[in-house]
Amino acid sequence: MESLQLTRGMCCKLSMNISLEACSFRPIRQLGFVHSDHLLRKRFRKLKLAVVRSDVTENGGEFENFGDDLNFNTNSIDEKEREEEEKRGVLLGIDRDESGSVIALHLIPPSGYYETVVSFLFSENSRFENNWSVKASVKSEVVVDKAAETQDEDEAAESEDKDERIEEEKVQNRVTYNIVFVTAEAAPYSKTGGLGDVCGSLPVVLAGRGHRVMVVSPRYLNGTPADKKFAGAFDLDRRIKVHCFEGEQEVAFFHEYKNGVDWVFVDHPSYHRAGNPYGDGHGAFGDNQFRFTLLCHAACEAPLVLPLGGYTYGGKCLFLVNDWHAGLVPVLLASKYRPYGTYKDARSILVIHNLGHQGVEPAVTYKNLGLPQEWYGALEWVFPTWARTHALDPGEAVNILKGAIVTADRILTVSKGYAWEITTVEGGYGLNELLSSRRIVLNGIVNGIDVSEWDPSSDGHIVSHYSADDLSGKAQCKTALQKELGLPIRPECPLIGFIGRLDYQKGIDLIRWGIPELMHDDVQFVMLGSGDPLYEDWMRAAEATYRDKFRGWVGFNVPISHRITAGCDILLMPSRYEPCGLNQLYAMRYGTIPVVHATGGLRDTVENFSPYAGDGNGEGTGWIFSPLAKESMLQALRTAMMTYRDHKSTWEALMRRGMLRDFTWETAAIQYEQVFEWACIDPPYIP
Ligand SMILES: Nc1ncnc2c1ncn2[C@@H]1O[C@H](COP(=O)(O)OP(=O)(O)O[C@H]2O[C@H](CO)[C@@H](O)[C@H](O)[C@H]2O)[C@@H](O)[C@H]1O
Repeated sequence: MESLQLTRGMCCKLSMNISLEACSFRPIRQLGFVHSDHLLRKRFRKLKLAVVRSDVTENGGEFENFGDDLNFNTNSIDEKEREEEEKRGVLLGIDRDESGSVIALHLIPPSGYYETVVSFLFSENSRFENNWSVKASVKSEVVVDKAAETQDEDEAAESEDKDERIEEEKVQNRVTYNIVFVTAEAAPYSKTGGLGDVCGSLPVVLAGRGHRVMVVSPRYLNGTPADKKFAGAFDLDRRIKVHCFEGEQEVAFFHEYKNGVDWVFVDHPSYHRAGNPYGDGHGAFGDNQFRFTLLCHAACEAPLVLPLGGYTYGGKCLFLVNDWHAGLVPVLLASKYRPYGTYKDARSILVIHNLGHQGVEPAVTYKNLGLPQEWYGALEWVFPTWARTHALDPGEAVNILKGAIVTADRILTVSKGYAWEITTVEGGYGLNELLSSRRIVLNGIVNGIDVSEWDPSSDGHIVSHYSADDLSGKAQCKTALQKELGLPIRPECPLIGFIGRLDYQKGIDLIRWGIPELMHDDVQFVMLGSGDPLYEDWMRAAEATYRDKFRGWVGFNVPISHRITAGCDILLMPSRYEPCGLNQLYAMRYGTIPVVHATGGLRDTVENFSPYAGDGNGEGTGWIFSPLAKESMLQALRTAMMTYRDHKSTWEALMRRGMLRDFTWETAAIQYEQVFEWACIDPPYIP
């Protein structure tokens, strides 16, 4: 990938083919060039930019100039001149793909001119046959005005220049992509768990790194105040017809541009009902296959039909397909679009947040999915004999996640440990062999967290702020939490917390078995969660039994989750399996010590405490127990409680080490970009 760098004293000329299918022009608001202001201040002496085109095929032909040369001096820039430049525009760099085609122009467009060029190219493209390309030549010339090289440039200015240059090179050397997240939830619009967190924050970070990012998810309206979250999204007035379930469904698109991201909400009456995205008090919705089939079809159309910020994303994009709900996207790309020449340059990456849910339905439902009949094999799934309901049950089903595994270009999970676990019989949920067969394109990247939302030094949900430098506020958070929960206010008593979905995955049964024994100790315990009614009832009953020690908060409540994270001393996560886990990351950032089962992302992110390591000062950020048994969980908790009571300085060191860990999304985003690059280097898995 080449990129054009404008540096002082450099003079270069470029001439290239721009294949419009492969061309991703970005309006400046979507470039994420936060440094545009200082880039404009750079002392480019003269910049010349011209764009010409010709209606010829790739075999060659004359160039026909349609654009005016833009010449301007940027010497001795003052505010007025800078404003002038903004009007005229600056070409910052060019990205090409491996074949040399331009895939992105990094430019600060001249106001008006930019629209003229781009809308011209796009309107021409729509008039031409698919195999036409518009040829363009971009000349860029930087001429040093020697006279302006004054002697009195001091060292400070030079070093400032150097910093700017490094920063500019960093921006320009980065390859940017058109990224389309497809997800059943994205915070703050919708969230039932970690999927919502990830799809609410990773897109923003990627957009900040210069990518053009769209997130496609349903517009859930459930008749509660939560509906207001969608108030900023407006109807794009683009309707499409989706052919599925033996009929035709009309879906609409709503859009909000926020934090550099195009949030696109697919609208259909089936998303408007009481409950959460997947179900209500009676269990999972019976038509989830239908609802998420609509989402996938709509997500495939969105980059082609939605003029976001004036321009569609086009056919060259990267789909980030999250969990089974989005799993039909790679199947649709392979079966419905590529055979007709669309999305030939697109790639899809399946991100597995939870293999425990695969979107499995009876085989007869295949005809509902809007896929060609001959693609049945991609989704075909046969239950093992032991899992069938009766002797005559052939166990035939369709499995949407399986379809995604066999058609996506690459596969990601949310930690390295989990990437390995899903290739084993124990962790593979029946898909381990398939996943093993794709091991070469399977990677794990640990999730980051939104460090601005989860920051104990500024969190709006907690009573007192604190940081690794000054931990005093944490004690006040604990007191406030005990008060809020109606527990005895006892700073010396260890307070243990649990936050999460009340699900088999989370090891709630272990807590349930362990509580009667644990309640003999001098301890307080608070649980926040909703899900399985069996566990909800048990939490209520435990609260009634252990009035002075136990609180079970049934429900989904984000402010309370922040207050528990800040106010507790210990956070317990006895998950049976945990692809990444976010609560242990939040806990460490808030100086709350995690006690976790040794699995998946928990093992990858929590470092087991070792009191004598690190020159005798101790190392580690929490306790990791194994095997998954009540006894080992209780033993780890008791060691943690003893350390809390009897070794204050050791405890503080544990807190600080956790608080100073880097869990930002930036680290994860860089690794995601590496995977994007690999995805684009390889040809499509299903051409
Ligand atoms: N009752 C409640 N009230 C308020 N907030 C609540 C809550 N119950 C849960 N939450 C919040 O939901 C999120 C849960 O995230 P997790 O990563 O722990 O689990 P989840 O299993 O949903 O996610 C799956 O996807 C994520 C993202 O990849 C993986 O980390 C994880 O391992 C995988 O199982 C946290 O932000 C938590 O605070």
